Amino acid sequence: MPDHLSARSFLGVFRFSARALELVWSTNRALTVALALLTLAAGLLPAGIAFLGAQIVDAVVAAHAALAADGGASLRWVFTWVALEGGLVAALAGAQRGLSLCQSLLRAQLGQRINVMILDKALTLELAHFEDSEFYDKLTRARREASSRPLSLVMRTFGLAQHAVSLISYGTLLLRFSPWAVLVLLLAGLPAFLAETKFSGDAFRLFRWRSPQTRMQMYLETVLAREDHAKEVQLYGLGALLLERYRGIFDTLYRADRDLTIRRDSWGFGLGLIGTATLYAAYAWVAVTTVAGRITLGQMTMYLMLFRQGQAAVSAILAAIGGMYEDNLYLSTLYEYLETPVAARGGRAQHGPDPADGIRFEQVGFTYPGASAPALDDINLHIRPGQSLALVGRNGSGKTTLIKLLARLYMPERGRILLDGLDLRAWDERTLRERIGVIFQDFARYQMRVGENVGAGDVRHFEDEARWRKAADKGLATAFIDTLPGGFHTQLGKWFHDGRELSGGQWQKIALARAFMRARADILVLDEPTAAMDAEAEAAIFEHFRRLTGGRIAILISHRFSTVRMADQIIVIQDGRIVERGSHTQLMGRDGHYAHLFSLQAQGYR
Ligand SMILES: Nc1ncnc2c1ncn2[C@@H]1O[C@H](COP(=O)(O)OP(=O)(O)OP(=O)(O)O)[C@@H](O)[C@H]1O
Repeated sequence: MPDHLSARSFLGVFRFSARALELVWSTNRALTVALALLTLAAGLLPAGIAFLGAQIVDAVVAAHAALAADGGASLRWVFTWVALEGGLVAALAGAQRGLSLCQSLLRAQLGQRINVMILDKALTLELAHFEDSEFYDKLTRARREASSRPLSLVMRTFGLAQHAVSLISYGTLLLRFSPWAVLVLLLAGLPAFLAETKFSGDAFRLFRWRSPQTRMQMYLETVLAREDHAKEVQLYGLGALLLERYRGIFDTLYRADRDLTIRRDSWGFGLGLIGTATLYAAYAWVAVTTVAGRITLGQMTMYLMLFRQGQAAVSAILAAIGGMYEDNLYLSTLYEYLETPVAARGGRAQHGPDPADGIRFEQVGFTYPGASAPALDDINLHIRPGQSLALVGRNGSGKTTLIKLLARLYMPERGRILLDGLDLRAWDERTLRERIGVIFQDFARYQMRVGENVGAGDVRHFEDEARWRKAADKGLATAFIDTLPGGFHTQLGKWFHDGRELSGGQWQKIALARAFMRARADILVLDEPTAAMDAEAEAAIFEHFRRLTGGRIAILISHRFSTVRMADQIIVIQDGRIVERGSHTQLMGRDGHYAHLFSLQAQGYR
């Protein structure tokens, strides 16, 4: 846990209470008001009941004395007080039931609201955030714990108010017995409270400390129990090994939890005993006073009850404060996540000064966060509209990174990238995204209908069947889609009933179709789009790709030189730098890296 949290003053940690209340209030005002009123009622009624209890005993004693003195007794008062107390008890039960009803309703609404807030925020984040493990921890913590905390905090605040009202009313009645009694009542619970606060802080630190392990646990659950991993887990017999690791993590976490729970409960019990001892000392005091005849039997019953309930109220108040402290700590993770600064999303430009200029990289360099060496260094290139560019290079040479920079998923660290003569940073994000259609190697396979998987390429036409078909034609996907039982409406993926699985090449055709959904995109980027396709399909795709590119820019990453050679311009990247460039013929003439790689592959085909 960072120092700034541990060093905060005790009161400072209550800083989220007002925000939690605001959150609950804005989620449902009527329920919040009902909750407040019921809390007040539930706070006041117990003192009333104790007071009536004393009246009953005294009325009984008086009636009994009257009976002994003159043989006649009126039970009118006894019955009145009994009936009144019965009424108050019923009202208290109603108030408590109402409280729990309001709580359940609010809990559901608030949980949903906070989850939406968390997901909404996730939409504004940059790719780099998701790749940063520390940040990912924040997200996991927020999702796991924080959604129930605001209501809990508010309930505890209300609970605190309720018990405080009770305590004040008990105190008022007890004052008639002795002001010291009130003081004893208040002080008896303090030690238990201090212990509770300390352990709440410890529990939170534990929770924070073990975030990475909890994340690993969740990940192992996914690997062990999800269909997309099942194949490998079975073939390689990974199951037992991973389960063992899963158990190991649990054991470590459990040990820490157990130790804390044992310490928390032992201290709680020991310090709680002080409270009990105080309570019984007070009982003896009240009994002695009654025997001495200074208070009536009815008053004795009332004071005993006030002590007992008063002590329960003090404990409840202290526990509520301890709980609030804990809720506040957890909420701090939610707000830490929600307030993660997000860089401004570029400018507002919809056009560049020179549409005929296309794409330019000027001395672009980029290093991934946390990496020691740059993934790209001093990249210069220029592609005009109507031209195609192929990127070749070994695994890890930086090809995909270059595309990510072009798509503005990351910002270059050095140099700049221009589109139509304007720095990418100045472009309006939506306009930019509309102009670029990218399919990455690891494109998403949505467990949705086939058509929606294509439609995902253009949210405005997500449901447009005519466009699905057109795009699928271009991606050469129509032929196999038509053989599926529901055509474009076939559900994909095993998470759902009747979901179909596709072959690797079929998925790639879907992904290509998705890229072609962007009818308005004039920059089309395919990162190894055809690796899983058969040779015939690949040849057809590229023929199509070339015909389609009139006035557009096509960028292609491929390890297949038969397709690479078709590009107007070929760039060879090595360790993040451009080492060769030119057309196929030029590069073959140069007899360098490209020619070497090309002939290696050509030999394989001979
Ligand atoms: N998200 C990331 N965070 C940190 N480093 C990364 C990330 N993605 C890639 N790298 C590193 O950056 C370098 C370039 O990766 P890149 O994905 O651009 O290679 P590539 O040329 O596309 O490789 P391939 O042919 O295998 O697809 C590699 O060394 C890789 O380890």
